[in-house]
Amino acid sequence: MSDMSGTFLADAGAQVQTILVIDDNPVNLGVVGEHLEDNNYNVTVAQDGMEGLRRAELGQPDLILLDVMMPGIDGFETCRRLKANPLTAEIPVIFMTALTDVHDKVAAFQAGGVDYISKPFQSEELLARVRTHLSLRNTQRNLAARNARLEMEIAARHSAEVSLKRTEVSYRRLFETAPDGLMLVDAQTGEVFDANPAAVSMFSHDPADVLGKRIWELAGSARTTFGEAMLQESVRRGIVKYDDWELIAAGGVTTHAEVITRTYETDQRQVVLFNFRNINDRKEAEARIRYMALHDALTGLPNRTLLTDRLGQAVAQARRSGQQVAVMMLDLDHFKHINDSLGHHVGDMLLQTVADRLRSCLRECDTAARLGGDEFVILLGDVAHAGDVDVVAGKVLQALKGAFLIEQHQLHIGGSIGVSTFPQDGEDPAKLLRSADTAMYDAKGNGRGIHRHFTPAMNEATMRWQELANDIHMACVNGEFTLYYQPQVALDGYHVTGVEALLRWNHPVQGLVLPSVFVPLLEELGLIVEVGDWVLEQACRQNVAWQRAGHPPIRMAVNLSAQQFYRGDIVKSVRRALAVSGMDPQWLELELTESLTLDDTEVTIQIMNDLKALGVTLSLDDFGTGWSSLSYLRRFPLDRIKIDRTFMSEVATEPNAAAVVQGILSLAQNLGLGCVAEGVESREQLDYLKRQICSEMQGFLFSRPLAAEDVAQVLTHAIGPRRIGDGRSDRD
Ligand SMILES: Nc1nc2c(ncn2[C@@H]2O[C@H](COP(=O)(O)O[C@H]3[C@@H](O)[C@H](n4cnc5c(=O)[nH]c(N)nc54)O[C@@H]3COP(=O)(O)O)[C@@H](O)[C@H]2O)c(=O)[nH]1
Repeated sequence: MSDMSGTFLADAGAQVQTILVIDDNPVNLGVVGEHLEDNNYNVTVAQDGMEGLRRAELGQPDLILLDVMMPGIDGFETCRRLKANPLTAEIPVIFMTALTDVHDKVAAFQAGGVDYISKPFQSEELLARVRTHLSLRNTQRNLAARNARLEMEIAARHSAEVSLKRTEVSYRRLFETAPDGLMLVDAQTGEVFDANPAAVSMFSHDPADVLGKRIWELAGSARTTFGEAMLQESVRRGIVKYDDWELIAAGGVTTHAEVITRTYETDQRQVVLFNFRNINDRKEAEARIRYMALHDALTGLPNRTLLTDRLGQAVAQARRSGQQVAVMMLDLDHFKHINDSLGHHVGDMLLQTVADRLRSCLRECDTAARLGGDEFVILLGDVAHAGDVDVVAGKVLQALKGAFLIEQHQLHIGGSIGVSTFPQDGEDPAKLLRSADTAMYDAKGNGRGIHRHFTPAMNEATMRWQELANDIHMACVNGEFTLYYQPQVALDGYHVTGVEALLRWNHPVQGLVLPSVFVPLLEELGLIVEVGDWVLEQACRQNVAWQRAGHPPIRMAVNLSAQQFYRGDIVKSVRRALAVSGMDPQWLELELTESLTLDDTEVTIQIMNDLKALGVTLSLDDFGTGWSSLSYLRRFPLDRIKIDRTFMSEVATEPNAAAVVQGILSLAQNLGLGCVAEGVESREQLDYLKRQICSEMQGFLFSRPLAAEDVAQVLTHAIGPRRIGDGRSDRD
């Protein structure tokens, strides 16, 4: 014992219990404390009630031995206060009393004591009572702890049940509202015993049509059949995925579904969960992508890929049936002009309308495809007679002849068609397309607006064309171009009023090549603007040279191609040619072909006005061959028209041609336009013209196109019909 108010340090074993002894008598404290410590109890002491209360609250002893008679608050009051304090209420209190009055003992119990020991102590009695109450206290504690545990367990179980119920509700809600169709099927019987609304809607409006049915009975309304064997397969493999089931609900609504089946065990049975995922959007996107991959976006026609595929199939079929397949390659004439002058928007609309017209010419089994630009292909699958192809080609060309009305523009195009036939012109799609392409170029080179069947000889022409294409690049570099000049003569007196500059190519091997061969090539290769600028400059320089040599000034007519007009900056080119040559603009005449001016637009008129503002004159070439000549004459700021030589060739023999020429001449006169008759070759034609009101003519009767140095001779003297072939002409 360290001091009277301290702690008796007893055996510090793990199970040692603590007893608080409250007594004002130090002797009692010492005796009781020593006795208890000897019996392995921890002992704390307090010498009055108040101190005892503090120690009890702080130390939480297992038992309190409390003297009754103490100064300050007595034992009864101390006990009452201990019981009133929740922190100390459960600590058993044994009174130590010398009192023998039974009332005091009753008072002790009433105050909350559990027992009493009479003084003087019998040590065995003290220990027996202490042990008994400690054991009771332990039992009480254990019971309390067990009760608390039980209560906690009950509470935990209750909350688990609640949360299980909540989870079930949540799962049900998830099941009901899942966007995927979910269906529970008995693995043994195939019976559908549960299905969410999404699953039901894939088969029917009414759940009764689904629940209780066998899964394969439902599958009867799906295009994909699901049988008993498949159910067993799903059970055997656990998880099975089906990529695309086509389900048809009542009312015919089709759902494409990706289906996953999962098999699992429940308490009562083996269940197959069917998960139907609606993949309609994905299927639509796939279909759209497939369509886009196989069709031309602008016209909706099959593209090259689809055409090649269909052509391959048609060839395979024809090989079996012994029939023919025809491929028509169609290229639009003048499309580039329209695209350049009116813009891509109008060009696109024109191509769409062409596609519509092609569709209207063909049977269901035929294919019209667009390869790109203005290139179309028509595939005739089963051709019984060779003549059928000509009929279709004629129909297509006829359909393209009618005017196209696109955004207030009346447009005229035509087409050139090349035809190849399986098996004679090619055994496979690639060869057939190549042959048709070759034939199409032949059609273009032979006047356009026609169709040509492929012949092996065309390959040679194509090869020549290829060679020329290679050579013409060198021609630009090596300066192999030259100009010839064909005089234009006044009918009155036969003096030369002007010359038309005509381009020639001095090919190093082939000699002089005519423009009808290479100008389309220059246009095709995009070189015409560059070469045209050279022609303009050269023609102007030559005109100035003749004048400087003392010849009277004459008109210099220069041909312009559509590409020069629309793609290049023709106004700038003309201004430059005039500037570098020093030529007076009044002597320069620009010849526009009627096909060039078919784009009757503000753009065309503006360019013409800008050219006129430079001081040059404008003439309309090949007049009478176009589509709307009269409207051109009214709207365009022209100075002259040139009557196409096709009319002149027939004027002496064909009354109709003579009437047309007469009409054109009086029209020109009424509009105040000059007139040149082209292609005058015979005296009959000349005599006819003399009877008309035509002022000038041009043709082989007077002169072929001449080299520049030979023109000088005819400039000083009037030339007449007798001079045919005089001088060094382009045909020499
Ligand atoms: N863009 C450019 N085009 C040009 C240029 N140079 C010529 N051309 C065009 O090429 C086409 C063919 O021209 P060409 O072979 O020179 O033929 C011209 C004459 O030789 C021919 N002609 C003249 N008189 C007669 C005749 O009595 N009979 C007959 N059969 N042919 C004759 O006509 C051509 C001139 O015609 P045109 O131009 O319509 O006045 C031709 O379309 C040229 O335009 C060039 O530099 N740029």
